[in-house]
Amino acid sequence: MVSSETGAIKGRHPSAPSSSRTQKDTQLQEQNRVQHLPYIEGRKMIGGNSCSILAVSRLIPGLLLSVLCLVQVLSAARPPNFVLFFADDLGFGDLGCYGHPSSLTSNLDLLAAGGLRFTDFYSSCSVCSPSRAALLTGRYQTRSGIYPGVFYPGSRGGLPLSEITIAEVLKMKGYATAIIGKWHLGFGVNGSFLPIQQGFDQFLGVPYSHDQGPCQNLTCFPPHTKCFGMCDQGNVLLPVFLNQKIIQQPVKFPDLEPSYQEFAWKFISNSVERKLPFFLYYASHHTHYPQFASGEFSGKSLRGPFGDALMELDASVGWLLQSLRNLGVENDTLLLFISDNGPETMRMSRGGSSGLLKCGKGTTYEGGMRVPAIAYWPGKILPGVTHELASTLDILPTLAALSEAPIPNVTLDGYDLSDVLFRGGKSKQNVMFFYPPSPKKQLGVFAVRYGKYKAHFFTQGSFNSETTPDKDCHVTAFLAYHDPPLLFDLEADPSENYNLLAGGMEPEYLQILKEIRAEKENFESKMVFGESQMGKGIDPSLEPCCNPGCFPRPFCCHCASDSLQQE
Ligand SMILES: O=[N+]([O-])c1ccc(OS(=O)(=O)O)cc1
Ligand SMILES: [Ca+2]
Repeated sequence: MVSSETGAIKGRHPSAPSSSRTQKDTQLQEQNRVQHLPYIEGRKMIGGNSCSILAVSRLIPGLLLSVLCLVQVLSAARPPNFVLFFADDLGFGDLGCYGHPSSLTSNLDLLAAGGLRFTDFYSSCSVCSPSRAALLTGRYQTRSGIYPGVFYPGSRGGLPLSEITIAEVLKMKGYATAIIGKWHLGFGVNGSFLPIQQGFDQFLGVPYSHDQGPCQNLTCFPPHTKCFGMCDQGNVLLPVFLNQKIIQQPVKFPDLEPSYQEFAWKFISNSVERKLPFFLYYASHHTHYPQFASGEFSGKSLRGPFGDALMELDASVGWLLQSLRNLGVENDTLLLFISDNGPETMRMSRGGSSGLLKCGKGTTYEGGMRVPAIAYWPGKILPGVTHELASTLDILPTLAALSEAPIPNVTLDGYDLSDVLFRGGKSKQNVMFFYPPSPKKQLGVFAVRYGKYKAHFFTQGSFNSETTPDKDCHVTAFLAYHDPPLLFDLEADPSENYNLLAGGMEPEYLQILKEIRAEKENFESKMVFGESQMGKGIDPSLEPCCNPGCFPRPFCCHCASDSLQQE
């Protein structure tokens, strides 16, 4: 039961197992046993230790055995740490290192200069919940049923507990796991869909999007600048959770990021102290509407409130990097920075920019789906820029490979990016499928990226992409079927301006189209849509309230204590 928290809350111990994981843990362990791989139960290594096998064999003299064991211990690389920073509604064109002329993002620009910057990295959806589901499971959101649209505070559904997340995969290798910020994968009855049920030892953040509560009376920028706009009037005041309990309702936006940093520091330093590899999923609220920032960044940017929020996001990345450095684990940590979907251009100067890409959030044009992405790991990743095709679907397979964790025994849609990250190699994927936020099995995918080409079989505008000069982006651009599809060469025409088939079908393009259709048919014939979680509907009584049973809801859900203190 979610209840009011009046006193200090002790965070869960980072290595404490979650009882709800038992079934999935068993599945992964069983799978691992079959593959005769070593697996970790708690912190104890079982099997796979050649040193003990050699010792048992009694064939090798003592001194030689010691040397062999020492060599093995020294060469057995500790699993790397992972920090996955996920920005919200940050467009392809919003960072300095992606060409924005006035954004102040020096930390991210430095990260890109010292790491690998992707030019062709995609999110699996142009809105939040499906995008996050795919990131955490390595599977298209249609499989897990995260459609249509996004979760609401009173949604009955959530990311099914049967889905295996990155956090659960890494728990199998003894990782400490934590999520900070925006979850947006369901709350459910008594918080049954919270991150703690999906492999995360700790959670500090908001269970949904921070505009999904009445925000106009809240302060977004200190000392007293009210939040801009109306947000969602009928919902409870926005809660902040520590693990499964509300510690603040309504949220105090300007305090949020400093408290997230305090939490991150405790989590990382505790993991380092305990010699546990760690996975920190930092799901930032920035730069989603309504923008907010702490005093340090208020009024400091050249882009107004959006720029201030972006500056705070950028500073958080810099702060994380410095923390890893200070704790001596920078060289043992892969830091990933990705955005969840394209910019909400309807917010005009308070929304992001997709740069030269077409449209933004809510659409399957490039501006909705292609996102900034940077991978940083000094000594491991050679600095540079890659044009290889990659996506959020690849993160789970990549982290599983790097940690040598067992891959879940389910259909995965992504690939291990190690060759791209560490060896300047090719991506294992040549194709990316684009579902709209409200996919339908009978319509199939809206667009297909195939090498440098992209074919649109359906197009549709979105209210999120309003106010752009291009009318194709607007909500009035109704669903349109294209036969033949619109075909673009994204290398020559990233803005999707010039349909290659406009003047007829040249043989070269006929062949490309044939290959694209074959890929699409093959993919769609195998795609199994999971039961729609959004289809389970909304029950306002499920909205998280720190004052259960209070009246009149939703506004009585106001905590007696409003401290973000974590212990
Ligand atoms: O419908 N909403 O309430 C809604 C939709 C999208 C949204 O943005 S997203 O980044 O969370 O997809 C926030 C709220
Ligand atoms: Ca988003």
